[in-house]
Amino acid sequence: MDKLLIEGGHKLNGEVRISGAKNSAVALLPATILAESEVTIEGLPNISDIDILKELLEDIGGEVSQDGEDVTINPANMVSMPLPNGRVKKLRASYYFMGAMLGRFKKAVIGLPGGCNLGPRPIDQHIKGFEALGAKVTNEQGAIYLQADELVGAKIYLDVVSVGATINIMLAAVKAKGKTTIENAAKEPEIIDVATLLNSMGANIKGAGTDVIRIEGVDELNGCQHTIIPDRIEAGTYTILAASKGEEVTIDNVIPTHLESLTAKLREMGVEIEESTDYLIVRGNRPLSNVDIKTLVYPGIPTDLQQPFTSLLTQAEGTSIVTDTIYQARFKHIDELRRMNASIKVEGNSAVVSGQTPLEGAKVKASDLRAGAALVIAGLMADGVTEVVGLDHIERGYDQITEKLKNLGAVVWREQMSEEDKKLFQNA
Ligand SMILES: CC(=O)N[C@H]1[C@@H](OP(=O)(O)OP(=O)(O)OC[C@H]2O[C@@H](n3ccc(=O)[nH]c3=O)[C@H](O)[C@@H]2O)O[C@H](CO)[C@@H](O)[C@@H]1O
Ligand SMILES: C=C(OP(=O)(O)O)C(=O)O
Repeated sequence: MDKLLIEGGHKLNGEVRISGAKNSAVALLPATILAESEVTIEGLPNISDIDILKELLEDIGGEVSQDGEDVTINPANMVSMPLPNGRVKKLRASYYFMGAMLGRFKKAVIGLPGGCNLGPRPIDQHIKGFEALGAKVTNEQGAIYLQADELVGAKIYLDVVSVGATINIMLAAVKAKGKTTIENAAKEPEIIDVATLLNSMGANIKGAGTDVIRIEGVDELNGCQHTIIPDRIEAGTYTILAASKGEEVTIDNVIPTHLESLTAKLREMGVEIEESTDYLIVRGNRPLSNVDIKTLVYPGIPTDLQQPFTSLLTQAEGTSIVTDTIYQARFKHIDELRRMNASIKVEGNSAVVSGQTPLEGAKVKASDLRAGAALVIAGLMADGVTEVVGLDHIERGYDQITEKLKNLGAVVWREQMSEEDKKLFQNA
């Protein structure tokens, strides 16, 4: 297993190309289960979550072929194979096999999902939706058993605005009999992307991207070609990174409106950002004012950018307060930032960040994907060398991060973990 080493203090310049969106990709791949013939998805990111999902599709009989960033799935011979353990535990999005397999086969057995440990991550709203459509759902020894004689459209009000539940219910409902309405639906761009793929396959979904989604069930879905949207969280991470050490960094292949909550906050801090149709130019590396941020459902500041943003705030003037309203305990990066000399106090679901604290290189652990991104940003701003272990978390969601950083002028490299590193990794 490798660790990532970062020599801090170097200015960043140049261009970084953003990959396809992880949180779309991880739903688009399971969605192909619902088609009768080949689906090609163009522009997939090269990340470990995608590798695992391709293997899961093969486990149930799918034929998967790859040509660079494009993946073609032939779902014709898929069967409803139980997936109680193993790979499904390695990522969050394996829960989409529940909706997609229920939609196609009317039955599924799927282990409870893994993914980043951000505190409790229940799936009660997914189950509420499946049950409303007529499925019987039981939890037996950590696996969810779903079974329906037939799926019939229903009106489903989500008690919590959930990305996963919204997409999962769409997947289960597209072939159900009659009309389904999802009220209080999540509005994230990834939901529109999944609805676009399903509609290209022949589904009838209206309202994706608003809080009421209407689905008219169809009998059959067919193959198609679909190009994925760019990853707004990867783009946001590089935008924050450019704000910290970038003289002039172009973030290419973005949809600027997807990043508005972030760019508005960065401008408030004094970062210069120029926007075009599909790229941003960020001029950072200058005095930053303190700001308070609060994560919210889309179009608010995404929780997935809270951790990277916190690193940046250690260098702003004065004190900033970061509140996470989505995952109230998403603060595992804070102890690691403290090892690097940051001064941050956690109070309930807020972190109080003291600014202008010089960071020092240290050996730190990425406990989850975005904690990893936060530590990389801190490492770029720190004096000396920072060693980040737990690279496997980072590789769940950042395509070729070492190469992309090097292209911007960062001094980063990978080394094999020593026995001491492995102990730190296990004990932390
Ligand atoms: C693979 C994927 O797309 N992951 C994203 C997705 O995760 P995920 O889909 O798991 O997150 P949700 O939008 O479902 O969760 C939002 C909130 O609702 C709660 N909740 C959710 C479902 C449920 O049945 N019951 C319930 O109480 C969660 O605990 C959380 O507090 O959206 C999160 C919020 O934008 C992001 O951080 C993740 O990167
Ligand atoms: C929390 C995240 O991912 P997942 O839901 O896949 O664990 C994330 O992408 O920040």
